[in-house]
Amino acid sequence: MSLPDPSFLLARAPVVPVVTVPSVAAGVKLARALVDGGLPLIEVTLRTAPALEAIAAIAAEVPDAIVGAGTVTRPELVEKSIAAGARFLVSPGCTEALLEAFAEAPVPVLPGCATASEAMRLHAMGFAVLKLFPAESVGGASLLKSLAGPLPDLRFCPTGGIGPDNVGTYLSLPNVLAVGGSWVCPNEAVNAGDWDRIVTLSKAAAMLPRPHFPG
Ligand SMILES: O=C(O)C(=O)C[C@H](O)[C@H](O)COP(=O)(O)O
Repeated sequence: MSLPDPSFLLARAPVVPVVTVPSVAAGVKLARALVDGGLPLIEVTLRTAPALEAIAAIAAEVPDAIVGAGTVTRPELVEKSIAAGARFLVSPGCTEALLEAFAEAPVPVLPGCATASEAMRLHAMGFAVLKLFPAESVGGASLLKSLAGPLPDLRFCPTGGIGPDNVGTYLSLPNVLAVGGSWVCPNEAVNAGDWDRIVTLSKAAAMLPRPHFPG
């Protein structure tokens, strides 16, 4: 049986904002700003206490958002995230137990990898769209170019160290569907409630071209 395909989700926007929510209320306002700016996919990292509740609130109150869970590092978080309303799951890396849970998940998953071996193993399990993390630290666009030859069927959502200065290079690569990043929702803007700034940053990100995007 094939696994749910994340490509359809990633088709919706070139950038997946990686957000860390200080509160449920801020998470909802942040989601509204990102959607208003044209970025409907939102990865809420499970790094803060209100994250799961924020996912539920965004799912209920921001109908145009497609909210997912990030920092899914343990198998029990798969079920909890989906129960909260997450429509996709993202991990920075993988363990055996996490992969077993991902393989059963009814929503698209972007499992994290950092090397050719990890990518090959994930592909053998049926995952064809992977998060490359931490993208800039493990070789960035140069690594992705090198992987395209021997691993032509894999597609990536690189994340980690991507910002306005290098995002264009990533999005120009044929094996990159979209990128993840926190630069569109800086902590200082979230903490200051500067939603206008987040709308502005999102608009710029939403307009980035993806020259090789399929269809
Ligand atoms: O929390 C996770 O699951 C992660 O994998 C980490 C995030 O993807 C990065 O923190 C985003 O990277 P920056 O855009 O450089 O801030």
